[in-house]
Amino acid sequence: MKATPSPQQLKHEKQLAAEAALRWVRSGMLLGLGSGSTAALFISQLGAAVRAGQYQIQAVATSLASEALAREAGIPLVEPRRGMRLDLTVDGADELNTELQLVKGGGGALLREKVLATAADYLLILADSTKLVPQLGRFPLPLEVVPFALPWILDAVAELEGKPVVRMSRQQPTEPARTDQGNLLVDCHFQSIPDATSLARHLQQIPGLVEHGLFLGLARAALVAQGEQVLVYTPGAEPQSLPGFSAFP
Ligand SMILES: O=C(CO)[C@H](O)[C@H](O)COP(=O)(O)O
Repeated sequence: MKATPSPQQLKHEKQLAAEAALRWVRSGMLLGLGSGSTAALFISQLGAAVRAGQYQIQAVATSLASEALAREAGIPLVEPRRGMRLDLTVDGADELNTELQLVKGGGGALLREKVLATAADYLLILADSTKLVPQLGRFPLPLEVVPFALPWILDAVAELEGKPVVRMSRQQPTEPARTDQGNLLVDCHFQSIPDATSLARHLQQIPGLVEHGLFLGLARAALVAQGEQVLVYTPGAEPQSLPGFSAFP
């Protein structure tokens, strides 16, 4: 059995993936900035490169937390506007498979993450070695839900056989967690998701469910760090080592 990487090894892998992602960035790009610890490492490296004059870029962030990080890092931010297309969104994931189907939302930012994943011509995912799984579902699937609809959504998820748990706030453990939009989060324990497309279709039909954390057909590439190596996964292809990869945006 493969040994579980230590927290230091995981941080190192995230750092390697974040560093590698800079190869996808070009001056003049409008970028989407993801959320979570891996995306935060990317934001700080991108900020350093921007401050060093290496790139002139603009960005939109997927969460208030990432917006604050980007501002601190010196990355120019713009507001969403009509007709806006992003050249590249760089984000983390809670789980991914080799088809680049993703589970996201462990940090609660899934709604804006999906908006910026969909608005981008190229979604690049950064992952440490623990995130790549043979089948999705070990990580509980997050949902963002309108508070009024919560009881019916819990019933509907239970019918789909995903044990629903309302996420609680880390700061105030007796209060439910709130998203940047003021909505609630429900984590659904499916254990395994053999057919993500069918599950997504069912979830989309539940009224009051604002967004689910299945990201299907959106990622163009994933950088998965394993030890000292970074492998580039693209849907339906064998992984390639980074030095040989040429299909940048
Ligand atoms: O979806 C997300 C936040 O909503 C993150 O991308 C996901 O939780 C991964 O986080 P980390 O990079 O900290 O492991």
